[in-house]
Amino acid sequence: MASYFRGYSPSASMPSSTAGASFSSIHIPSFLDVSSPTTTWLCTTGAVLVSLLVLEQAVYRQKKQHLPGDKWTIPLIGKFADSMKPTMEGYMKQWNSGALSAISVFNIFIVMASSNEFSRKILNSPTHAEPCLVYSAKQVLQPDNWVFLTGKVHVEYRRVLNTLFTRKALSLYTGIQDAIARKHLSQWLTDAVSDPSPKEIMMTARNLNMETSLRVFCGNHIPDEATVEISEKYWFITQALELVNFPLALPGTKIYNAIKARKIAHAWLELAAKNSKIAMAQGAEPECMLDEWVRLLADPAYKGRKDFSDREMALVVFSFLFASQDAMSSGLIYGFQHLADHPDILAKIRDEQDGVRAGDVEKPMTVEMLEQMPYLMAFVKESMRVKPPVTMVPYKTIKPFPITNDYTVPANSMVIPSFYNSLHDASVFPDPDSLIPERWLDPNSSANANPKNYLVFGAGPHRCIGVEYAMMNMALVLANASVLMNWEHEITPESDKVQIIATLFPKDGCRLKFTPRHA
Ligand code: HEM
Repeated sequence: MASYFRGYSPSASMPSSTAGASFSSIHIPSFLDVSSPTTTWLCTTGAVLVSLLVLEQAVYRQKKQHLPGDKWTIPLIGKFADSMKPTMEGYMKQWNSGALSAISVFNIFIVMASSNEFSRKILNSPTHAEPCLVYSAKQVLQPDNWVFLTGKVHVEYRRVLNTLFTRKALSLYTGIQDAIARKHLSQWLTDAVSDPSPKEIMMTARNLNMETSLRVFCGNHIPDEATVEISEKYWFITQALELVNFPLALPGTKIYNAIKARKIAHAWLELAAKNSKIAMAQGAEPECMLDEWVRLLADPAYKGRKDFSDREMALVVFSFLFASQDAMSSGLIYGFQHLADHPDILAKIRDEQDGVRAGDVEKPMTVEMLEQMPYLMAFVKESMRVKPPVTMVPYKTIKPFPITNDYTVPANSMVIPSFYNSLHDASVFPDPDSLIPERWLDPNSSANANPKNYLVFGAGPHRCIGVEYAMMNMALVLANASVLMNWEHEITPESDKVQIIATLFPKDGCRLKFTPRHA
């Protein structure tokens, strides 16, 4: 063995060009020279990197323990690729892998809860977990937005905002909602005359929702150009709502574009708050949500805070836009699709409309009229059960959260209550994938006996503040559409597939052909 090496010793015969040269004179690239500072640096860096990668795996496995989920996480990025292009099939696989399961994205440890018990436990444990929304939300909503408040401060702030959704306030909004819905539906019909082929309603329904929201919230305190501009730019915000996004707001990134869009919207909303205060100070009657809020603040009987700056009001209104635009659009688009695919249900809705409106299809909708439409409301509820706009809400643990006897979610993890399995639980909703509004009309049905399963609007201290308004708006638009127009669904191979853009949408954008009902 020794002789073998000896044959390759530096003193062995060398090609003539190097023979006789000393070993030290042979050029060795610095990165191979163990004595060079570069090599030392490279070795150290390599060792540190390897240690970090090993540590990353060890930490992941230590946090995950026995939960279902990958045994190893992809270094640094984890399941980032999956979170960029989420699919229903992927989520279902995850939800069905266990009532609790683990993943990691960019070293954020995530526990997904898919059962009703665990999802509700997370939503109702404010001392252990609080909403964190998606990663980009803080940058888009701004860190001092009220939606990031927690605990007692959140409860108190929300108490003031609840007054914007009372029955009296909702009655003020229905007139605006009705007028805007009719304006848009009429435009849809006009557009269908010039081109009668089926069209995706993805963007047209979003525009309807956006103008409705802006006019309900801001009335005429912003010009028409503002509603158009906000509507157009808002798509950038929707696109930035991925579960985990590229963290830096560098030019060209989705978050950068979303922040730019928010700045435009925020400037208009601040102007609306200012104009509302001026109008109300001049003795105008409340015509929108901001007016109602300003009136309330000036009421001598009011016991809450009175110092809401224009900026703070704009932040609140923006939070409502942020929370409602995608969810309402998803709910409405599936509402149209479900009715087109179930003419029997649409016929029952029309019968109910005829009864309440006494044949007058031009009669503006009121809260009282909506209260006389139980079948329509049951349909809206059922449509969102079958295709819940929001399938999950990210929360984060603020301290170790002993969610079961044998598993504690570590502090600073994401915990994601998911709603889909609760809403499709066959023991509560027999034939769970079928659209059956009647299940909500029988007071003794298992659906009505288990309200805890209806998680479409979440649960606990952060349950959707706009639930009644949202239900009412969807019902109002569909009621008006049902009496004013017919629509046919062009069914494509993608119609029943779901795409996730923050909320759920039919993958083909829902292609409908509209014609007037009473031509
Ligand atoms: C179909 C429409 C809607 C759906 C499906 C929906 C669903 C949800 C869900 C699942 C949550 C999270 C609840 C939780 O963490 O437990 C939520 C929160 C919220 N929603 Fe909605 N929402 C809708 C419409 C609206 C509308 C129209 C508004 C306002 C006008 C609104 C305002 C909010 C706000 C402000 C929160 C946060 C509440 C808090 O943290 O206290 N949402 N919504």
